[in-house]
Amino acid sequence: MNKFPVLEIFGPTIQGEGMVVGRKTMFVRTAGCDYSCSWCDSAFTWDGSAKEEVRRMTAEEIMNELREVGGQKFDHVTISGGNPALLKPLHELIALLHEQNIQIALETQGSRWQEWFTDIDDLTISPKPPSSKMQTNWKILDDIIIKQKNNGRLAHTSIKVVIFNDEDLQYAEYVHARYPEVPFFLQVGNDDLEEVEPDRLASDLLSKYEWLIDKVMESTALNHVRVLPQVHALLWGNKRGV
Ligand SMILES: C[S@@+](CC[C@H](N)C(=O)[O-])C[C@H]1O[C@@H](n2cnc3c(N)ncnc32)[C@H](O)[C@@H]1O
Ligand SMILES: Nc1nc2[nH]cc(C(=O)O)c2c(=O)[nH]1
Ligand code: SF4
Ligand SMILES: [Mg+2]
Repeated sequence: MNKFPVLEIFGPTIQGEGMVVGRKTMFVRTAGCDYSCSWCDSAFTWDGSAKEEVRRMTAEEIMNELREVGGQKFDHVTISGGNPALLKPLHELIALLHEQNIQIALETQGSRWQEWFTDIDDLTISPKPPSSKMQTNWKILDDIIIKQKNNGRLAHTSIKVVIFNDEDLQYAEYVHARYPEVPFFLQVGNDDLEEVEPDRLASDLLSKYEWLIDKVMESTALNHVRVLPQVHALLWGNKRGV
């Protein structure tokens, strides 16, 4: 059995972002990322600060812990990271979850393809805008979108771009124009990752949400889109495991 590097298993909670926002779900957060976004809100998955907490677990061990933590109070699991798309044998976990009639969401940045992408019920691809300081590999992203489309999976796929500034918005317009058939989400960027007071963060993030809404309403290139905050950040701030 393959082992996966796991940092967090928590829930049930609500999916705070994107295509299934509000959905009751458990979370499995894997360690390791091929990016290092300047504003990553989960940098502990790759910057070494939580390396003592990483556990190497088989799919069966992950499933058992999901049941220990969530009991029968869930039918949906979100796999995030880090970049879970680095894990080639993740189909083992996907198969176990589906056997138990559990739906699966997965969050990734679109830097790697895996065959098991077509088995994910809610696949969110989040290419990174200029403010992240990362470079998009368009060839790989094109390939992922084409494969999802050719396998009839576009209804199970979305693109979500996090926005911090006007340059990021231009990037989002470009991405949406390049993949017009893919459900498209714009998400408020949280640049206050040190704030420990949820109320202060919430008021700041709501101002940013209003700014983003105003910008998108003015854009002629962003019509068939959805604009969302990170609901979990509004409610619980920068806390881990929620
Ligand atoms: C931590 S990432 C893990 C999955 C994958 N590495 C990715 O980036 O898509 C989960 C989601 O959080 C978003 N995210 C990360 N840092 C953020 C921030 N400071 N503000 C808003 N969204 C953020 C990412 O864009 C991604 O959609
Ligand atoms: N509630 C909640 N919703 C989320 N949506 C995406 C998350 C992530 O970190 O990938 C996340 C998270 O960490 N918590
Ligand atoms: S790709 Fe995702 S996990 Fe990796 S650094 Fe960027 S936001 Fe963080
Ligand atoms: Mg998060």
